[in-house]
Amino acid sequence: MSEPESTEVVTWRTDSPGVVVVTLNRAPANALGPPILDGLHSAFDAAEKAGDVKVMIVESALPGFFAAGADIKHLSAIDAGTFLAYGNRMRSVNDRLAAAPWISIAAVDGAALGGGLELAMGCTLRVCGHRAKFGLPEVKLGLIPGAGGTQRLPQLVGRGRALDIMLTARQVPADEALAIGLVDRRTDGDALAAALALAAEIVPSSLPAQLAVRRTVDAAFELPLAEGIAYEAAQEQALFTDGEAAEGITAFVEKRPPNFA
Ligand SMILES: CCCCCCCCCCCCC[C@H](O)CC(=O)SCCNC(=O)CCNC(=O)[C@H](O)C(C)(C)COP(=O)(O)OP(=O)(O)OC[C@H]1O[C@@H](n2cnc3c(N)ncnc32)[C@H](O)[C@@H]1OP(=O)(O)O
Repeated sequence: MSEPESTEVVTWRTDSPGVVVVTLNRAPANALGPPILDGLHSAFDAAEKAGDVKVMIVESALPGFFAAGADIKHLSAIDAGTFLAYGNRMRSVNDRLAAAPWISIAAVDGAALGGGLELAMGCTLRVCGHRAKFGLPEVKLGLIPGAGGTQRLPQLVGRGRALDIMLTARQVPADEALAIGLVDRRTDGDALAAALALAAEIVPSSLPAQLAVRRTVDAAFELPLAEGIAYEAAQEQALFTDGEAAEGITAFVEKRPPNFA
């Protein structure tokens, strides 16, 4: 992914070896209609084709907005079949991010509401600036967070806080988002810069091992404890026999940085 590439409202570029920045730019609020959904899938296709992406950062070019959710203006003009089709498209974006063969970071400097927060929660990690605000206000529209929000928010902040946020449709400011675990890093500066700094902490380690960590953490929410520990053990064994552990262990003994793929 060396040269900047783009669709109508989503661009992507390689910032540094292994680090890709995907930028949303659909005025006025990055409403998640078909142009952005299709653009995100195109960016994922390009990253998979490149085969060298270790961290993908998703950010916004629009001041004050990360993404304001599904395109409400379109919602009033579509039938149930179209609603389902585009809901599936939105869910597929978040599910693809959550299982992608790279670590993803949402860099949020503005409003991440509804589907916008669901997009950020599809990412592995979240970084925000002090102006960021988060929420799942769908009940104000007579809807529910339908792109993974009711499933992923409780995993991040717990059942009670998730219900508080969704039932009140309130906005969560940056400081509270950090305090409750909705975001992983908060900065007084630029969210993208903070996300790039986090990416620089991630890139030197083994991506296969990091993806295995993400899989086993996700399994902890799906499996009984004993089965989860067995799954973790199987992941560990596979990394030891077929992964990059030999290089990591040898590098430590030889007192040099590991040279992972
Ligand atoms: C065929 C196409 C189909 C596309 C639809 C697909 C539907 C699939 C649904 C199934 C899956 C569900 C997924 C998800 O859970 C559902 C949702 O996300 S519902 C939406 C939730 N989001 C919101 O409710 C936020 C709405 N926005 C706001 O509350 C405010 O705009 C704000 C973000 C708090 C900012 O407020 P202000 O600073 O005052 O700015 P404005 O309100 O004036 O907004 C500026 C400008 O942007 C437009 N805009 C804002 N949000 C949206 C939006 N979500 N969709 C469309 N347009 C939006 C706003 O209208 C203003 O535009 P202008 O009037 O200036 O033209």
